[in-house]
Amino acid sequence: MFEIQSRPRAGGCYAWRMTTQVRTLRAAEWDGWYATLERAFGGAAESPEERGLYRDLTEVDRSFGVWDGSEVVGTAGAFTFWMAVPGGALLPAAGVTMVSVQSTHRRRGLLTEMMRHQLTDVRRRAEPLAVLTASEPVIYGRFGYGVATRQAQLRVETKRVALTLPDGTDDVRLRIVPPAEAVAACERVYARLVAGRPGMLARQPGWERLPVLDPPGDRAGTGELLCVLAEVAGEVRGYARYAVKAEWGDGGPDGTVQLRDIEALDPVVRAALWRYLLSVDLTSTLVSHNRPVDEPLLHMVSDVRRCGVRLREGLFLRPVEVGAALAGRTYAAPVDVVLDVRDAFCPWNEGRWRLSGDAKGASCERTTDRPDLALSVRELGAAYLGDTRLSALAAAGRVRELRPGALAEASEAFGSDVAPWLPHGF
Ligand SMILES: CC(=O)SCCNC(=O)CCNC(=O)[C@H](O)C(C)(C)COP(=O)(O)OP(=O)(O)OC[C@H]1O[C@@H](n2cnc3c(N)ncnc32)[C@H](O)[C@@H]1OP(=O)(O)O
Repeated sequence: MFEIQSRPRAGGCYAWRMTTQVRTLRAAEWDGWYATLERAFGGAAESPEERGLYRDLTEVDRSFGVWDGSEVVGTAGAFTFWMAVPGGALLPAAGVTMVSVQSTHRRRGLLTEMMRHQLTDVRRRAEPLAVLTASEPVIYGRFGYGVATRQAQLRVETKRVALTLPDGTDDVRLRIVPPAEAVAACERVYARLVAGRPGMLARQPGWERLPVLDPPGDRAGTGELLCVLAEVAGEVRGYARYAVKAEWGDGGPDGTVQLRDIEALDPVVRAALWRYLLSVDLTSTLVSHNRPVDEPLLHMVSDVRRCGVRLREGLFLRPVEVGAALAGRTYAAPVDVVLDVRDAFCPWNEGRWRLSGDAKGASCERTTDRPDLALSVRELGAAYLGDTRLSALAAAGRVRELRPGALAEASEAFGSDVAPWLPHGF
């Protein structure tokens, strides 16, 4: 527990001095604490089902708040995750979440204090990474978070694309099953995919409820969630979960398939699922808010312009312990560079690190050798999973090459053949 004495900085709206206290949440305080969070997001109460899920998933000992007297005016928490990194290892990662500051207390430094408190705790827990998805991208760069994954949003005009299908697509059997009954089968497929895609999270107990959450009050005119299982020789090898919004235009049926998720263990199963989703009767559009940027569908369609692809940032990542984070992944090409890292917010990371590694493993140790590249921890976070290239950051002036050749070497080594991706929010 600690106290913050604060008054508004230039441009602040409120004149009083305040003494606030940051401390760990007590389980009995959850309702009031969560209501503060909901208010900061506009006050629309979540459905009882969603609220109940997040109540169950809250790790109380990792959740904390800022109290001004008896009033909660700030919230933040973290989930204990294991995240796939390049090479297939799963590293401990703090999933930062539920961040808010009440509007009466905004822009007085409370978020900054909560972030400091949290990153100190993450370090104490020996988690090398902190990750989050942001309500606004502008918030977290100052705390050392970089954009580590992107996600593709699709709006496919399903009547205007044809698919090229691999041999064997017709051998896949599709079955519609109530989503709740199919959870175990879907989770077995999901678990087999995690290590192969950086950014995916090994499912922790309780999180399997999230992809099948379907509160009737949140459907907004859409039908119930459906699950289609894809089987080959009796084995479930893929699935898709979606709902249909039936709509009628002047020209007839004009419904939309709202895709929640699709996962497959091989191309044939994937093709069968996509063919199914793109040909649901009485629909002409398929919408997905979150697909990887290397989504195979984009290589199966006859006309990619009809897929309405838009990109946005996905996961933000911050190396909390630079040495452990960089040593915890493998590298696409041999690399031996000295990184001069700036990290004003977590000064224990500041300084020079020698990173040596290849596709088999890596080490990252303190050094006094001459630096080859200079960058801040935010750029390291952006490049860490292999999506953002160090060379692109250098072109933007955010990475400086101090030894000729070091940038190309490190940029190639940090890359990932599979696009890093976070399939769901948290
Ligand atoms: C992982 C998640 O949970 S994401 C969810 C984040 N929460 C929300 O979006 C809910 C609505 N917003 C809020 O609750 C608050 O505005 C917060 C949490 C975003 C910011 O809290 P504050 O206590 O006002 O932030 P704080 O005073 O510490 O600001 C630190 C710096 O960040 C800047 N900043 C903070 N939020 C924003 C923002 N939304 N846009 C632009 N700049 C911002 C401040 O101006 C300040 O800059 P300075 O150091 O140059 O003066």
